[in-house]
Amino acid sequence: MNPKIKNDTTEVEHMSYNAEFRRSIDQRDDFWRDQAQNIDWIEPPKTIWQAKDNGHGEWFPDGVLNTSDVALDANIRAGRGDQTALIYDSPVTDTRQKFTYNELRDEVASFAGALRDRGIEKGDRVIIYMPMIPQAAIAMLACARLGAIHSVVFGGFAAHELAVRIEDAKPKALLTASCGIEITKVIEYKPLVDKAIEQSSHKPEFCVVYQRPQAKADMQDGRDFDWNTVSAAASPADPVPVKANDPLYVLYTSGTTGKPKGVVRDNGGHAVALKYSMELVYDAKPGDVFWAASDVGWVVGHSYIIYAPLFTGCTTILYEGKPVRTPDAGAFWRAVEEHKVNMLFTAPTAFRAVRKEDPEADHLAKYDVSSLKRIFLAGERLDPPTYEWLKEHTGLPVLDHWWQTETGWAICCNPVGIEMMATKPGSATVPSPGFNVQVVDMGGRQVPAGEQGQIAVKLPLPPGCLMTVWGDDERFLNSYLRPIEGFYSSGDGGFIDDDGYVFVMGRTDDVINVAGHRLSTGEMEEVVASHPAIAECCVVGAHDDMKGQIPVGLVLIKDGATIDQDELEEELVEMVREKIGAIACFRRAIVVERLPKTRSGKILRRVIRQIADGEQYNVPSTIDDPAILEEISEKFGR
Ligand SMILES: CCC(=O)SCCNC(=O)CCNC(=O)[C@H](O)C(C)(C)COP(=O)(O)OP(=O)(O)OC[C@H]1O[C@@H](n2cnc3c(N)ncnc32)[C@H](O)[C@@H]1OP(=O)(O)O
Repeated sequence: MNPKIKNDTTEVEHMSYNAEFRRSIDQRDDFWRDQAQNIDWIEPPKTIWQAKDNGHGEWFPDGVLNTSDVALDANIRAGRGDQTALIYDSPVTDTRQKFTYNELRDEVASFAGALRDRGIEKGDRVIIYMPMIPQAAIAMLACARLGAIHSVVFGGFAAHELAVRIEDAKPKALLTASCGIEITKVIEYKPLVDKAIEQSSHKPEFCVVYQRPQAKADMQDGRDFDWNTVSAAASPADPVPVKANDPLYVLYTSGTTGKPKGVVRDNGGHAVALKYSMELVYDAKPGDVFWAASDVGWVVGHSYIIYAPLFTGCTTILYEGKPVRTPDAGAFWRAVEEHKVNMLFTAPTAFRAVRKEDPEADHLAKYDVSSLKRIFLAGERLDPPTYEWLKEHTGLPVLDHWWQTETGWAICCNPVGIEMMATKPGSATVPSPGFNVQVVDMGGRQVPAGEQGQIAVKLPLPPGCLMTVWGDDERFLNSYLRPIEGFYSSGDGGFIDDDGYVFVMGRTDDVINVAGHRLSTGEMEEVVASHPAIAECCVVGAHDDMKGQIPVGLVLIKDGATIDQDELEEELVEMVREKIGAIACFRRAIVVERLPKTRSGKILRRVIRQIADGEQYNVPSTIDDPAILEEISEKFGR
């Protein structure tokens, strides 16, 4: 690896990035011991890394800390008690609310007391199914304060998805709100919670419901408690000491099958890595206003709305709105001006929506966004037109970075905290220190620069990455460590160029990315296949200018089934919406006579995807009957 900066006239070696990166790999323990000194431990770790016999291992295994203490109390001890910790900005309810570090700590301690009074203790799981309101942050931090393991479920998921997660995580409690607000639509959460609990064989002992004025939730006597009542009656809870490798949270992410994978994150490695990432990736300092415009239901929300900005003593923003239509395409710029945001982080799809509605960036000109230093993008591929548009209109550095729910922080970034490197459109720049990224073939052999392969990280992974899959170590090994021996297999493909820049080209499995949401086509196929008229089906991700990808279903109707094709499509769309949620954006099901398969019966999804996108394709030599490809092309109107 030898990254170099290139600009119009010079070519400069990046010695300090190189030095930092090399030290993180060659003197791993010393490197992370130094980083560990930047957080408040109850008992600092003596051991930095302890290998397990599966190639994975544990960070700081004998360290003791409390994550809510690092996020809140440590800032108060450092004299930041009166600084704003969290700003709630809700254009959909026309509300702004600010919490200082003192106020947020008090709210968290009281709510933790209420949970403790109902029996929640270290190691218990608590599901949080909430919209973007301060209580979501308070709930997460309250769990962390007690050493309980939170599992946040994105509010856009349907009851069935919530039920699957309840079944797997077996929570003692479920925390929710009466409703969420999608622009002008009020989405009642409580009926979804009731339905999910009914569907799951595991029943949480109790629920706590935050009642919002837009909808009043019906409460079940003895099981459901009102948030404000229990919080007001509780005495504040102190942070409970936990071991660094005790789990902080489980966050479910889509895999190739219908069952999501519960990514388990530790307490110690997470705090150390996220604190480091705020310097390295975002160059954020205490007092900076940091805005990750995402949702607490995703890893971006966990890492960069809640934990990392608070670990660093920043002011974080919790935004209950959209980039457009709340009320217009100036929504982000309005919030930047109002809160003097210094760093803005969102998914490219958000700016594609802004650009579509405001191509000349007229809204931007109405606001003073001079506080903004940099814009960060992640969650899906940053398409060059969006990158160019943002750069041209804002004049700011626009920095792509690549990471995953599994890693919790950037695998590749432009390390602005060390030195700003030249950007290359389409590249997430270089590996973050700690991530020994290589592009390899399935045998783990490195491929030459510029050649595409599997993007893998040589073990061990740095702190902050997943410990395992909740309750399923075998699945963890099969999904991540066994596919390429000695490496973490990312599931993404791409290449590294001669300058050491990493280009991520997309998934190598059946996971798709719809508006920055990682979704499983396998899961959608399970739903579609459960329709009584369907004999066989296949769902692929087709290119979409706005959302990056959208799912498209190809379906075969059972012999003898009589159903109108439009009616069938409507029913399938409704089924996916009902089972997975509106965010799946499944809107198209095409009836076909047969599916293209290999002679051994494997559906040729890659070719279907290429046909859907209007790309050139090669007829695979293993295809059973090449004529099927013509039929499929006709269906797509190609
Ligand atoms: C680096 C590691 C990672 O990748 S972490 C993941 C990072 N990803 C993100 O942060 C997600 C970025 N995307 C977004 O924020 C949104 O998609 C943006 C760009 C704001 C667009 O939002 P929207 O216009 O609602 O489109 P959408 O495709 O998200 O939604 C489709 C339908 O789902 C609904 N929906 C969405 N969120 C919720 C929610 N919390 N509760 C209930 N419903 C929700 C939307 O209303 C929409 O419904 P409908 O189809 O219009 O009826």
